[in-house]
Amino acid sequence: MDMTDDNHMEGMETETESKQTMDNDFSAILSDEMHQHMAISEKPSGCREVRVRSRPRLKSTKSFPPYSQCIGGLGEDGEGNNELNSESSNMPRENRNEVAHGTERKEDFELKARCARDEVKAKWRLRRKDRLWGSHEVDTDGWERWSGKRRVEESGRERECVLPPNSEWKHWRGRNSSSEIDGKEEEDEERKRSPVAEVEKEGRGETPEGEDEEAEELLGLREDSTTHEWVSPHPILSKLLQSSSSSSVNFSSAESDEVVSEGEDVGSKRMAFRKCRSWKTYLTMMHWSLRRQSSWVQLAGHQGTFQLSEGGEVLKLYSEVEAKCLDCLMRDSLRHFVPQYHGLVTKGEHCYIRMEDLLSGLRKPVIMDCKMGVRTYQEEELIKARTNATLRSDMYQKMMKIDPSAPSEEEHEQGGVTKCRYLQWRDTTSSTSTLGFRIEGIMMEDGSVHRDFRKIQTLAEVTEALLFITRRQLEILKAYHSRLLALSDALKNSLFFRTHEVIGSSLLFVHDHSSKASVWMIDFAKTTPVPDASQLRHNVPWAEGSREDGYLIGLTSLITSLSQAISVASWQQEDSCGEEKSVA
Ligand SMILES: Nc1ncnc2c1ncn2[C@@H]1O[C@H](COP(=O)(O)OP(=O)(O)OP(=O)(O)O)[C@@H](O)[C@H]1O
Ligand SMILES: O=P(O)(O)O[C@@H]1[C@H](O)[C@H](O)[C@@H](OP(=O)(O)O)[C@H](OP(=O)(O)O)[C@H]1O
Repeated sequence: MDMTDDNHMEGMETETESKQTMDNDFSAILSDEMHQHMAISEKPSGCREVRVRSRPRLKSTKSFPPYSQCIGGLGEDGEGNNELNSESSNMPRENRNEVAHGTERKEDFELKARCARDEVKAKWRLRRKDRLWGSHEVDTDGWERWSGKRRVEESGRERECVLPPNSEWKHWRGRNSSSEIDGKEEEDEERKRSPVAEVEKEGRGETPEGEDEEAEELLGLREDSTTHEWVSPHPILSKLLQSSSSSSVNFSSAESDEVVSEGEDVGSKRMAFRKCRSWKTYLTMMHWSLRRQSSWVQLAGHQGTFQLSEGGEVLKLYSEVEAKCLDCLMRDSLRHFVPQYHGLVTKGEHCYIRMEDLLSGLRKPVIMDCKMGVRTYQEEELIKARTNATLRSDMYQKMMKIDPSAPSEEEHEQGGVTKCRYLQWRDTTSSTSTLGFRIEGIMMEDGSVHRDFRKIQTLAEVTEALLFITRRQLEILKAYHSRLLALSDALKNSLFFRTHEVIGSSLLFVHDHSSKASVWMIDFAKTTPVPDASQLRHNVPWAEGSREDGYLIGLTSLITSLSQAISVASWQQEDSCGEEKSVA
């Protein structure tokens, strides 16, 4: 489908789209705009080495805000410390002062009572956080993984793949047995908390122990809160209060992005709260739903091929090639780097591959899709183009929109190009053929999607993109770097990798404001086994017939670029520390 837009031919393109989510009845709201392109800047490409301790200089591009504008984003808004909503940041300044000074004037017994209350509150908060967003644990080797749904058993071999023990970088791993017990308890609790269970309870007039307190806390109605602050209710809860008579509630993540008016006072919220006839039912439904809330979004790829399953997994339209790969990968050393494969499922007329949602557990995630390899066409496609060329007018149109001078005279006359010709042209006009990967798309935490990175051709520009998406947060950059090094190790040990030509596969970078960061291998629809007993090296340029894909060339470029970004971010941090000291 050709969706290119002339407006995108100039400067930075930012599509501010709502995050596309899917609700429980599987109705997908997918992006209407895919693969939009810009004019190509004919810049020389190449990698730039970073000298240790020297400050890397990056070529400035129009694609991303200058460094100064990138400072502060996530790192300074305090979101990292928040739970359901920006509780502390929403707290009025006077109230914060009150907390600081008021407690000093309390009598001893009041302080003791407060301490006890605080302890109870803290426990509630912890439990609530666990229930809503899932907890993660730190592995003995310092690695973490989403606690989501994955259960991974670690073998000694796999542990070899991880980085040095003192690595502070994070990666999510499956729960171990102890946390699986937690998970079971959680499931029981969840079952109890399902709307059905709750309605039944209500009918019997039961009140779950502690729920009143938790409910009020969630709704921001408790005045004896630890910090004496006005806690804004979660946006969805706020919405619920406003429509308490409504019998159905739409729990889309778009709603969760709504901002609660700070002007609302406690009194009016209390009133609204009282109006809510069966608030407990709604609240429990909310809890239940929030646990299933997903930030899932399709950043790149074909439209209409994805759905979310009831269980929160991602369903991708069946492809025999991809299903075989995923199945094989579940038994390979790469299995920690690919979404968990849950087999096939049929929905209506279509069959789907069911796999782990890699965004599960992330809140307002930042996502980057990098298509790996020095080429995105298979050798078969090349042969097919020569022998049985089908002309694609849609691809000719895409080409024309980006660069009217790109098609040859003959192609102009035909009004079409072969797919292979188009893909080759895409590869050479992006960083694919030079750096061994290209950025297909980025989604920022506010839901804005940037899909045009065609003009990114140099490593310095990639570094700038990395600094942009991570808001220069060292922790995230290091986590990505660490994860890629581990992936590099795993690839070396992978039989699957040695024996497969990996074409058009992506690395999906994901992180959120809590500094959870990971990178995953996705899309194996064009990954095929090499014939006979031959093996690929993946780190050499492609020559026809060799079937080499240059995957490792791309990985090395990305690792180098991340090192560069880390140097820049460190430098900047040192600079700002120095400035602070000199001001003081
Ligand atoms: N397991 C997953 N969890 C979360 N998001 C995913 C997952 N798989 C895919 N996605 C999302 O869907 C997008 C497209 O995925 P994918 O590359 O597999 O699709 P595709 O249609 O095969 O793409 P292409 O056109 O490049 O072949 C990704 O960029 C990512 O945003
Ligand atoms: O990103 P663009 O410029 O829009 O181009 C698409 C992209 O290269 C996809 O990878 C490719 O699908 P495959 O990976 O499956 O080959 C698709 O071919 P298609 O139109 O034949 O699906 C192209 O149209």
